[in-house]
Amino acid sequence: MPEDYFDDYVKHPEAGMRIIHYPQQEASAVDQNGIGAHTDFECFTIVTQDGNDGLEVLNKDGYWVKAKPVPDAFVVNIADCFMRQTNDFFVSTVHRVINKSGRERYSLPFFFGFDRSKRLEAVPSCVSDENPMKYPIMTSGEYYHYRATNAKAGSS
Ligand SMILES: O=C(O)CCC(=O)C(=O)O
Ligand SMILES: [Fe+2]
Repeated sequence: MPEDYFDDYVKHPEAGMRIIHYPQQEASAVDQNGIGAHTDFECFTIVTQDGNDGLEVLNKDGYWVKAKPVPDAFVVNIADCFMRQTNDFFVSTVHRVINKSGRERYSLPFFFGFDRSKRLEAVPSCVSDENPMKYPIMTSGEYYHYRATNAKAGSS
């Protein structure tokens, strides 16, 4: 696959950042409002977190694993548009946030996605007879609309 394959997809990319404050929690982990299990919508998300853990990712065995803060490092999550584009070669990271740190927590997720006018269509090298195309072709904007109108609580 040519290394400039995705250049056209990111001429006018979607990019957004949130600053999230998780107050110190008195409530138990089950009663508190964090962020419920979800996958992010765009291509990938780069998360900066302070020193207080809370972010957890679901591993392939179905266990929640802490994404412990590492000084000067980012967490990178694969998100849904990239999963569709690679026909599940890369799978979105299911994640959630529960602030059990006993302190307030800040995080800054940066969401990076394709131009909304571009068609989400699996790259040819990710499709074969054994691994046929899994997702209907639609533009990133159509998919965004679909997700926004079918939003489940906690989806990003
Ligand atoms: O706070 C975090 O570490 C992650 C936030 C998150 O998953 C999101 O905003 O989609
Ligand atoms: Fe997220």
